[in-house]
Amino acid sequence: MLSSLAYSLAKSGRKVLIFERDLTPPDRIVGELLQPGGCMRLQRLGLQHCLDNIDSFDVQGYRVFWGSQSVDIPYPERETEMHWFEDEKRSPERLQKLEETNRLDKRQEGRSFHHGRFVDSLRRAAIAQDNVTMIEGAVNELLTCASTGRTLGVRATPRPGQTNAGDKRTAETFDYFAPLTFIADGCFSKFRRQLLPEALQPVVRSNFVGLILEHADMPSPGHGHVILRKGGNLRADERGVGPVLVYQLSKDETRMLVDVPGAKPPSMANGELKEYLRKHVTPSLPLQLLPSFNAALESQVPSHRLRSMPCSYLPPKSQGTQAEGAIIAGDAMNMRHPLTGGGMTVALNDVCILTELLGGGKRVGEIETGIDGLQVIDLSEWDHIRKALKTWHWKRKGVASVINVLAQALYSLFSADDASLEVLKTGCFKYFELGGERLMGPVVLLAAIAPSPMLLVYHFFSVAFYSIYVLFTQPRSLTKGIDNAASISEPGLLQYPMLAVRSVMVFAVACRVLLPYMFSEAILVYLHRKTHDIAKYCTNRRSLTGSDCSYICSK
Ligand SMILES: Cc1cc2nc3c(=O)[nH]c(=O)nc-3n(C[C@H](O)[C@H](O)[C@H](O)COP(=O)(O)OP(=O)(O)OC[C@H]3O[C@@H](n4cnc5c(N)ncnc54)[C@H](O)[C@@H]3O)c2cc1C
Repeated sequence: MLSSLAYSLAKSGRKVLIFERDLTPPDRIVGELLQPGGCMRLQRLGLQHCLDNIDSFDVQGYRVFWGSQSVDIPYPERETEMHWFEDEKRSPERLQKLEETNRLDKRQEGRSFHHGRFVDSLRRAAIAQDNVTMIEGAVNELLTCASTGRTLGVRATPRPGQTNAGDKRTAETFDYFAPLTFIADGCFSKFRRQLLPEALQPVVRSNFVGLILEHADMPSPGHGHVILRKGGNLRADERGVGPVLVYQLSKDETRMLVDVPGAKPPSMANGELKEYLRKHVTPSLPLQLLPSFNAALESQVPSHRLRSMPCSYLPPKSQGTQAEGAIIAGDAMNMRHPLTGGGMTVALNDVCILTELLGGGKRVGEIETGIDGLQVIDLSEWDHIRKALKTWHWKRKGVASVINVLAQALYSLFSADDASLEVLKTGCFKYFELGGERLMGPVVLLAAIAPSPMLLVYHFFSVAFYSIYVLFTQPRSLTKGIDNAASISEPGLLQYPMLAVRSVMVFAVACRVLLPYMFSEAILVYLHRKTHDIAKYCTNRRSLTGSDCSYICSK
């Protein structure tokens, strides 16, 4: 996130100093698939060239596998983007450009790549700006004013030979001062507690274990594969695996991420993890993937070793009142389950909004910066920043909260560990099978093409009701998983009261899955505010033009 923010702030006229602990391209199992909504954000920032020459791979959608069945979920046509920029100024040039792109290429695309190559490309774009200085070194602490508590800058240890500027405190440590400090130090943030003392701790529900498959025979090339566990409930002593993601990183290499429920995965050192994967992943995998999966488990290539990362949820927190002089962003401030690959899209969306609100007045890509168009914000005036932060907090929700809630709710369904969730998982799969709007609605949310909290709520509860319908009409497919359905008889009349009780439980579980996240993301407050804003906008617009504004009202 930091490089894209440094780039856009610099383009808008700010002078930026950026610290990065290690400037070698990171070798991690995170951030390898950028949703179409993220690609659009990159384009808005003028950074789309960072996806070129990194051996990235076009992603045209998903295929969800469940037992012997699968359903394709293609990304929608490009026109959908027209309705996307809900909160933003839609300039005639942008609409014209979109129309031109539509004529050339009809379908939205995401991109997958080696995370390190993409990050390196973003860093190079940032460093190429005259007013960006990038220093390789670790930030050790924040410098604060003793009387006001305001953050004044950072104390950092540059790698030897990096700089000879600054106040020398010890042999290698320097103090750096700035009117405004951004902290985006990732999921294991060291400064989160200090800047957001009231924020909740991240909750880890599972870990993703990453493998690299070489020359994998992909069942649906150009698509992300989501593989759901076969069968119904597990025994209490059986841990099982959650969903498995598979997507190509380049022509030869394919990433597999296996979700292992629980706060800690089995030990890698004593070989438990390998055995665990062999036992639990093999039965769910499409046969085509088995040879490359087995080879990956035995791979001796150091960069292909098994690795794991926690999948955390951290709701966002409004800023501006607690700590002055600093802004915390990226995973350090807000995280969601990586199942839907939405983290970088949220980060890029944040960069767009922050650039617009805090920018130095020059246009960046397609973004006009400064609160009122080209008005420059004085970064040393905290009152201005506080207002901008409040706006950011609410404005980002349209995208961030939808992605966050969707990721958490889908994860609950796809990792179903009780009978009611299993019913919802089946219902969800069958809902996708219906196609049309039932497929396009969820995918525009997932791809962050048309994120809308109302659309999310609508499709989530549609899935819940459809699951109940399936429970009554096709109970075979729900009792023991789709592949064992034939062995179960249809319910007799006497079983209907039982099904009615189960359907109430299913609905209650659906509410339990969605509502806590809706509350922690304050989506209802957001919707209330938005309705208020739209009503105000409509009234103003009517009085100005006398025309109807059905497009905006219909949002
Ligand atoms: C398993 C997994 C898979 C994921 N897959 C996807 C995906 O496919 N698509 C997607 O969009 N998102 C994905 N995400 C989420 C995505 O990786 C994050 O949302 C994104 O990387 C957040 O960016 P960030 O800049 O906040 O943090 P990071 O990318 O973690 O960057 C933080 C940077 O800060 C530096 N740093 C930390 N501390 C210091 C310090 N003290 N001094 C100097 N530098 C420091 C680090 O070196 C690092 O470079 C995934 C997450 C996980 C856990």
